[in-house]
Amino acid sequence: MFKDSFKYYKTKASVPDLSDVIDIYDLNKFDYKVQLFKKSRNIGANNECIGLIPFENWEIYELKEKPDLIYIKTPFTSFGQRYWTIQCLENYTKKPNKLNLDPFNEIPSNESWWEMCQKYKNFQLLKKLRWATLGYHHNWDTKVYTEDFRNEFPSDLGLLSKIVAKAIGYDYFEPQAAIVNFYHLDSTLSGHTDHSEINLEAPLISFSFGQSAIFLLGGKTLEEKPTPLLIHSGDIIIMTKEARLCYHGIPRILKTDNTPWNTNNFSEEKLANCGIFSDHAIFKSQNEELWKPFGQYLNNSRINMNVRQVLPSGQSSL
Ligand SMILES: O=C(O)CCC(=O)C(=O)O
Ligand SMILES: [Fe+2]
Repeated sequence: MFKDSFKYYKTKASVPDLSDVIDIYDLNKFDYKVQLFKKSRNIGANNECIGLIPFENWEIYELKEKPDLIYIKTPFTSFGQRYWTIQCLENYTKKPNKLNLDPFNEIPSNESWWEMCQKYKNFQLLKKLRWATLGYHHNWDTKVYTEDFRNEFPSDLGLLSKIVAKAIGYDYFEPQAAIVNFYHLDSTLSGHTDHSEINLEAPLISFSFGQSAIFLLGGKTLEEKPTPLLIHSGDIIIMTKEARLCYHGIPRILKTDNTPWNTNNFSEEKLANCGIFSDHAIFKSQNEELWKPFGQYLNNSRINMNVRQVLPSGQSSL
């Protein structure tokens, strides 16, 4: 059943009917499937300085059929969307983080992927990047985390993830591994479960920027028919409890006219001196030209960061 749905949305031969795809921006139509998540808590953090709107304005939902899937409707400011996009493209792709490109040896040790793409206008290399791993590296072949491949987890993404976890009741979430996925308009991610983490009670928090995607959430086996959801730029999906071990995948990226990363441009000026923005040249100088290559990337791509706790609470290594 999962594979049939996946194929249906993936096919380019015909335009799939999207009327069953739950769109959180069209709640009137989907209120029979989605309800407010009532257990959220204001944790009183200075959200703006980490790229989030004030907590009072967050809209947090759960699926009626699968209440362990939590959906936060775009809590990011446009500045925030820009910041996390820049981090994913320019910083998280630097060494020592691992990239799918590593075995090709195309990036000299004194350069980074983003620099190479920009300096030499290397669009082939730009399209070739599919993932980067942060913190504990997830070995895709063996599906195990090992202490040998562990980098420091980025402190900004750690803070963001803890704020989100706390807001839905997970006070002790420890971000220890993340996968940053880079999708183009023809990319897909097949159905899978994320079960390599020792700690499967901790939530898996997933942030998306850029083009939209159809996300399929299935059951614990591939026999169950999945629920399709539309994910927009800035949305957060959190897989908790039962949903944490369910099959999911991305059969299709959808081009969108909704570009929230452009809404205010650099009008959120007062933020340029606070928190994560304060020592970032792009925000300091408020130079639209510097943002341009990142915006161009987002126009045809989707970036997804998904953050996991690997270890049992209180344990510091494998
Ligand atoms: O891109 C997404 O939204 C999902 C990514 C995912 O499931 C994964 O990396 O395990
Ligand atoms: Fe996944």
